[in-house]
Amino acid sequence: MSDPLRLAGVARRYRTEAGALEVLRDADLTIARGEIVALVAPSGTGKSTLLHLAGLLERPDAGEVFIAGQAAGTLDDGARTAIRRNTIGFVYQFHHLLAEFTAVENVMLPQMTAGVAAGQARTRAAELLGTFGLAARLDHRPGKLSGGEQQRVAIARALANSPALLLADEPTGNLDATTAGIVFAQLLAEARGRGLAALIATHNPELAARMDRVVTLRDGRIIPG
Ligand SMILES: Nc1ncnc2c1ncn2[C@@H]1O[C@H](COP(=O)(O)OP(=O)(O)OP(=O)(O)O)[C@@H](O)[C@H]1O
Repeated sequence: MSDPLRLAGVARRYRTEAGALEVLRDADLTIARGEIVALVAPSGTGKSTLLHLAGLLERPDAGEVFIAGQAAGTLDDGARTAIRRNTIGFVYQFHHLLAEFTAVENVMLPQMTAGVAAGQARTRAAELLGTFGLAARLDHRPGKLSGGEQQRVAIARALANSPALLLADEPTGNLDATTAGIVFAQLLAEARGRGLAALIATHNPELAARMDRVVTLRDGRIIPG
């Protein structure tokens, strides 16, 4: 089976007032099924850029991103969106839940966008939220949930379409250390239980040490951390 994520010779540069900024150059990374990789690098070195490229939110200036063996560069935006929706789960530092929708509705939405019927989506969303200890919070809006609970809903949402690849940018970076440790352990347990491949950016060395492998960014390249 193909690796869930492979970056081959990826480059990304931005045009700034000070001239071209080459954030990534010749970046290579392969993440095998079931492998959970920490991305630990100083601020501004390109972690978010790398996650955006891996998540098909941006296109590289050179090189190729393969998702489950499929070269994404040749695909049009519609096909890329379909891969993003069906194969990739995203978790961000700030949960980005929709404030007007309840917890269960937030987890139903990506499923319904992917064509799942409402009843089935609700059942699965409730199950997932139950896994994260939120069975009693299904009908709460995000504003009524604690930070840790909000982030658990965001993780459940990322898993809603059974992705093969999980991408996370400081998924517990907005939580206090104790809550971060608990939520992160749940995230890791779920990812491992499902055999997901994951790339998780964190500034926290303790969290990074719990993953299978650490990579960092230096001079626009991905190297062992
Ligand atoms: N759209 C853009 N246009 C111009 N420059 C950008 C753009 N996006 C990012 N950059 C620059 O590219 C560099 C890498 O940014 P990126 O957000 O990937 O870093 P990061 O490692 O995720 O940082 P942090 O840990 O602070 O979130 C930074 O210098 C940033 O200012």
